[in-house]
Amino acid sequence: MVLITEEQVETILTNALQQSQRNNQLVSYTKKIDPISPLHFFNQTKKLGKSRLFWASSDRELVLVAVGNLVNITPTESRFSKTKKQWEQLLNQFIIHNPYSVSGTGVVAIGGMCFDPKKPKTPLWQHYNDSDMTIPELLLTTNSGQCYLTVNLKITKDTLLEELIAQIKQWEEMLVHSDPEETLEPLTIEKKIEKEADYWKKSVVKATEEIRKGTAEKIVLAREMRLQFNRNVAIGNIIENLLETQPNSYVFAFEKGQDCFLGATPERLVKVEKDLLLSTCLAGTAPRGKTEEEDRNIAYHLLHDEKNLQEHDFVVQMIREAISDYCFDVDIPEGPVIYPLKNLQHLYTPVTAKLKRGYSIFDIVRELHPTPALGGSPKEASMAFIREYERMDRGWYGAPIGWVDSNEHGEFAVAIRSALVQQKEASLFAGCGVVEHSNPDMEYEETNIKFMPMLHVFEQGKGE
Ligand SMILES: C=C(O[C@H]1C=CC=C(C(=O)O)[C@@H]1O)C(=O)O
Repeated sequence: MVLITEEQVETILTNALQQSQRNNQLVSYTKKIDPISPLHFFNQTKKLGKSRLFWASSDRELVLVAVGNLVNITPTESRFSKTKKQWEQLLNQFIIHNPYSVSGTGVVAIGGMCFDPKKPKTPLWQHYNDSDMTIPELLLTTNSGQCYLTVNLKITKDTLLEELIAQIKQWEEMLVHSDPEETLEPLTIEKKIEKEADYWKKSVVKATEEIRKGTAEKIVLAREMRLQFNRNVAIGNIIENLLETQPNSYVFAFEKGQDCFLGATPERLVKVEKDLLLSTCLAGTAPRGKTEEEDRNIAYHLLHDEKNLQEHDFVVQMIREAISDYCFDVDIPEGPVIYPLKNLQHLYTPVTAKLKRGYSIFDIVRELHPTPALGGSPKEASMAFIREYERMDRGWYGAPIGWVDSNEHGEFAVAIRSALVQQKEASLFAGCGVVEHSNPDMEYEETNIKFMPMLHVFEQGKGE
């Protein structure tokens, strides 16, 4: 099922070549293709040797696989406003042939940013920019069971049309063609290193003291666990495991060279479809029960637990205030409900609103990040505490990750329940909200539960 013929592609490219005589020309075309598995596409494109990015929405209706970097938007300061501006400028430079008004098709920028650009970067995250949205060379979009392939190209006056067409043909053939499956071997975790666990507990105590003094009301503290494996992690296999084991979560994987930041986060930051805006308050955590009855009891206690309700309420109040200048018809239910995940359950309050004209998803991301689910309350005081006392480089953990398209659709999630894979090693990250009456041992246990989804997929995982 291809609604754009080879002749049409040739015409599009010929026109772009004419345009490129004065300036380099960006061109994008999208065609509908017979359904193909996004994971198959991800695995097949490995041999191109280009960075790959994977994104699946929490309901799995939308899956994006982006390959290669045509353009990267990487501002180093005022990253939200500059990304918005550069994205709009780039869209104006594209000749776009996309007959579908389907979310996530056509020219799409996908990527993320670091949690706190003011905190010095360590070698751990050296391959990840403070902010990096990629417009890929190839994009596979699966939306509501339909598949679309977008090809993005930069054409210069020296581009040879025949060569370009031959290369596109080669790509397409390679993608539908199935290579024999690579044989993968079981992955074994050889070493688990909990980084500075005692110090972390002390920092929780310090945070509660500061909260009692009135410096802040809530501070989210995170910690890192380093894993060593017997072989290189097979990224496609870990994505597959995440898709299978983590329903209700966004599954993502962002490669940079040999590194890959991946995970399964339940936390939506913001979704925009034209003027409809959705956000999520997610904070307050308990484990799942072993039986249905135990599970219901735990959920009941979570819904009535003052400490967790307080942690949650900081997020609700902040999001309400942060979007108020940019939105109207804001609707936030009175109290939270339970958001069940495989290993734990959260307090959850959905937010819906209408985005005022002239504002984009980047304006909302700028206002929301970090919510008190990842930073604390108030924002500046909690961030100052984290900068001073947290002994780890969060990198992209806890930060906005997502995509935007040229139809003013887009979605960003908060990159929690995640790991930075570096071939035979990985760093896992988990944090929790500290409030006045937090107990360091209990908070430590909570972070242990939050490591579980990632630990589990590595334990069941395969290596190369
Ligand atoms: C900071 C994390 O979770 C946040 C999101 C949901 C619930 C949270 C909590 O109950 O503390 C955290 O705010 C993490 O998973 O690393």
